[in-house]
Amino acid sequence: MKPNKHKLTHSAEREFGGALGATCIPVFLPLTVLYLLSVCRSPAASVLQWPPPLPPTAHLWDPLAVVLIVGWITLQSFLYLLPIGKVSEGLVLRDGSRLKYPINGFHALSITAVLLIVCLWLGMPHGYLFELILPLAVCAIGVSYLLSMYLYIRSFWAPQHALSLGGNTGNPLYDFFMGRELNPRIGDFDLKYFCELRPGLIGWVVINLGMLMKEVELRGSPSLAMLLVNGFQLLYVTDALWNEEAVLTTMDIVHDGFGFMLAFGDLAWVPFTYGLQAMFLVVHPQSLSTLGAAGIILLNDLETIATATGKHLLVSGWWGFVRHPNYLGDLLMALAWSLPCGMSHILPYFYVIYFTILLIHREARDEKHCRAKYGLAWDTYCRRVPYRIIPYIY
Ligand SMILES: NC(=O)C1=CN([C@@H]2O[C@H](COP(=O)(O)OP(=O)(O)OC[C@H]3O[C@@H](n4cnc5c(N)ncnc54)[C@H](OP(=O)(O)O)[C@@H]3O)[C@@H](O)[C@H]2O)C=CC1
Ligand SMILES: CC(C)=CCC[C@@H](C)[C@H]1CC=C2C3=C(CC[C@@]21C)[C@@]1(C)CC[C@H](O)C(C)(C)[C@@H]1CC3
Repeated sequence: MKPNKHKLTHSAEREFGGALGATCIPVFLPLTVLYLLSVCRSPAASVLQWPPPLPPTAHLWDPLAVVLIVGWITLQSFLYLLPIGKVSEGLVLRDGSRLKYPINGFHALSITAVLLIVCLWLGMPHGYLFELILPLAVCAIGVSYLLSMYLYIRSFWAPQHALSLGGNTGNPLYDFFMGRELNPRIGDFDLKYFCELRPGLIGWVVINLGMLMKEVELRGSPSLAMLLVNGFQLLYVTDALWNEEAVLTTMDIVHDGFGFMLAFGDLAWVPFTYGLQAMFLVVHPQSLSTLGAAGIILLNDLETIATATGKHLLVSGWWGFVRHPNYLGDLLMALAWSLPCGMSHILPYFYVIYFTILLIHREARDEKHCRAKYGLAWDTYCRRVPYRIIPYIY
């Protein structure tokens, strides 16, 4: 078959700062992950300290990390392929077909939990993940680079209707970053769907548990703050996997190609930055009053809303309040995950700050899609519901 060279994206439609952004982000973000992990483990834990607490290169590499990362992805791939759970269809594609997806992420999480309990019972030193965190992150970053290169190369043999509309400009760096192919598959194995919810998201809570075990090693029992952070984030991941089908309608699956942005985001960014709070607590224990804990639990328990995918725009209820009430709920939860770490450092608030930026940017991208899709109806909706995420503010 002849390799495709289609350009489907107009240069004016480039996102993430265009070619310059797509060149800088793959260098800058992996370094940010390593920097944040190093700062988090340093006694001062200050993002502004100078000189920054950079680890010696010997601390960045450990062959055990390679074994663990490869073993982890292999285990999750095997669980993905298990013929359990239902099979659902995605949205209709440009060629009129619909892909089938296994809905067994919650099973994968449950089986992983059982395996972990058995390993802990056999005496596995799970707290060692704390020592191994930098080599693990380096290895995950390496895997995301290799995967993105494979995805970019193989996309040239994909039929035109299988290419994403946003990642085909003809500029190799931009297309590598955004992803050329929409739903790359090896047989029935959907690489993007697998990466979106399995190795990174489940990996995140397994790392969190490692931090809890490290705290037990150091102080004899887990602190209330550590239990809250672990509990909240486990709840979030469990909810994502329980409602796995909902991911089939998100812009990541429907619009975005599979390139460096999602491969790195899923495999390295999520597991190694979303759980910074637990890592912070290992080195910087916080005492939390029962009253404080109760307040934080209330904040985390605010009702959240499932994805809206109806053909009619909702103008009442939560969607009549602001245009993205689910973003607002997610942001309030993110705040609740950081509050157990106290107010003395900004680092545990990294996730809330990053997530606010991500959601403001995501809202703008979604707005563009909706305006193009719904036209005048969308303008009417925007007039009826003027605030995007935070009532009376934004
Ligand atoms: N933790 C993390 O890192 C991340 C978490 N998230 C979370 O994922 C969740 C899903 O996010 P996302 O996919 O961006 O957004 P939504 O689930 O809100 O989906 C947006 C889509 O909903 C539809 N829609 C929008 N407004 C209306 C309306 N008034 N009535 C009916 N349908 C409407 C449109 O789809 P259509 O064209 O089908 O009508 C729109 O494209 C959110 O809770 C978000 O916070 C997201 C990114 C990262
Ligand atoms: C910094 C960088 C390169 C960003 C890439 C962004 C990704 C980290 C995020 C894009 C969309 C995501 C979603 C989730 C995790 C983060 C990424 C991959 C998500 C799986 C989290 C759990 C939610 O319940 C969700 C399933 C709705 C969500 C989907 C989008």
